Amino acid sequence: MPKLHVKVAPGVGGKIPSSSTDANRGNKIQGTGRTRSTVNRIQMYKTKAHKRDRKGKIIEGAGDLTSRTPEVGAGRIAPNRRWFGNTRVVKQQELSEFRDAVAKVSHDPYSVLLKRRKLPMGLVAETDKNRDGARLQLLETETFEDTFSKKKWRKRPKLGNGDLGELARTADERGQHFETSTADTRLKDHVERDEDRDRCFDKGQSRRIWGELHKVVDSSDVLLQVLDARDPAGTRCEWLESHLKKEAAHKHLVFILNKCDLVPTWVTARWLKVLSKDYPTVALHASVKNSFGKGALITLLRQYKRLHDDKKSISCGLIGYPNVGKSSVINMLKGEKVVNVAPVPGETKVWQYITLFKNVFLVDCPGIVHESHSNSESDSVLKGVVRVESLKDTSPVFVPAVLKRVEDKYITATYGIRDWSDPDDFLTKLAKKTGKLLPKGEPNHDATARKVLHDFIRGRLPWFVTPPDPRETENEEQDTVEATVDQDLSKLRSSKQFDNASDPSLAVSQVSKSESQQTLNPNSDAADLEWDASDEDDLEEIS
Ligand SMILES: Nc1nc2c(ncn2[C@@H]2O[C@H](COP(=O)(O)OP(=O)(O)OP(=O)(O)O)[C@@H](O)[C@H]2O)c(=O)[nH]1
Repeated sequence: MPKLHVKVAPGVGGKIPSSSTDANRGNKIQGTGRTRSTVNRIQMYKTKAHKRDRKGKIIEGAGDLTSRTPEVGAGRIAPNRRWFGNTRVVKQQELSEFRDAVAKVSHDPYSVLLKRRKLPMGLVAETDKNRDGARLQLLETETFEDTFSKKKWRKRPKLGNGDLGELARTADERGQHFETSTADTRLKDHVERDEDRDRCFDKGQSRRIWGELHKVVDSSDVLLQVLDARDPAGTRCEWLESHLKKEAAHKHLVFILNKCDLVPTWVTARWLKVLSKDYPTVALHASVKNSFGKGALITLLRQYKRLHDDKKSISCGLIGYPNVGKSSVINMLKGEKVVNVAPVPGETKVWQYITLFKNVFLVDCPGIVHESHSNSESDSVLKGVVRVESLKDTSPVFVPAVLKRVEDKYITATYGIRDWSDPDDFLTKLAKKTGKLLPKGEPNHDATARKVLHDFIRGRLPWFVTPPDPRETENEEQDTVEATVDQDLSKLRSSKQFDNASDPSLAVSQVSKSESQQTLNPNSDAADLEWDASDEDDLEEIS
């Protein structure tokens, strides 16, 4: 039988000590993993702060409590992370995996992060702060060893400023930068910059309107940004989107592509594809009697309510450019006229609350235009931001812009005139045809131009901004919907055809479900099933 050689650690009497807290066990014996210094430290913590005799009387230590007893040695208490509340130690790798996972989810418009308060979101947000330069990016510029280990070489923290004078200068510069970037001063600069510009072109930019917008944003859980299907990119407020991402990431943003009855099917379908990459998008024709997309929108709102089950009710704010149809969307959802609608911008003056269901409220907002949009005068008029009646002069720029956007064949189809040489000739011919004449039979160019502008804004003259081709950016398969490129625009105004105008399924994409995530799907049947029984009336109304 082979002899067993046992290597004995230097212990008392040459034996292997049995206790793992015996300092004589030597370094890292037989898988215990405790070094001599660790064992010594643990035993140090065992030293009690004070000793008591059999009767419980303190006889050693705690000199402050019993001044008559001698102070012998100081007791130590082992540190415990439970002192700091509900904490957990995570490794660097775990943290970066968590950051990546949460960043991925929070950038996906179809995933909703629930129970944010239970997740250490600060750890994710920290990276963004770093990016802004608000914090020093220590670990991005130096290695962990150089920064924190025992071998760290840097003795003083990097303050970014050498002396007090430099600090004061930096603070001054930052203060000036802040002032110039606030909305009020931007508006002031804007007016000062362009004093000749008529004030009517600054509609939707006043402090009062922006105050109303912030009230709506603050009080809403879901924000419905209404876009005009004829020019979605031109009526989109990107500033507000980035503001929401930064300041209120927990609020949900949804695009509503309204007035899709005024554009061909393929245009709606393409815009849906383009916009739904950024946010859930629903195509809509906001009309009380003859609507399109109402069911999809209501289902989506229900899903948001389900996500916020902890709340009694949710509020959905309607925001967007003036005259895009925010109030019309509310009337459509309610199925009756509850708020004023007008074919002129600025009809909604203040925010207003409307009850959609007992636990879903709608908030109407006046139309807003962000100063960064830098609309030219003709842009403002053609987007319907400015009331045509308030224009001092109509013909010089606006009518040529209309003639540029609308194809000749549609102008001929609408007005029955053809072969005009220039905008003036066009106005003369139209004035004669419609009987808009001044004394002595002179054609009234001003009145005719106003009529053309009204027709353009209200959708009588068909036009749209061509959407970007999704195939240009990503090699997508041939889309069958696009075979209808040459569809006759005039036919599309009949609502029957527009029942197929857009495929609401384009407005969603599937994502995997997990504990803290849920999928949004406007067409989800499950959402209907889980809806309150008390809402059955609404269901009937939708069907
Ligand atoms: N063809 C068509 N017209 C629409 C649609 N939705 C709204 N409109 C018209 O657009 C005009 C403006 O609608 P409003 O609902 O008052 O627009 P708003 O965004 O509330 O306007 P502000 O009060 O300026 O903010 C009205 O004449 C509506 O009839 C739509 O889906 N199709």
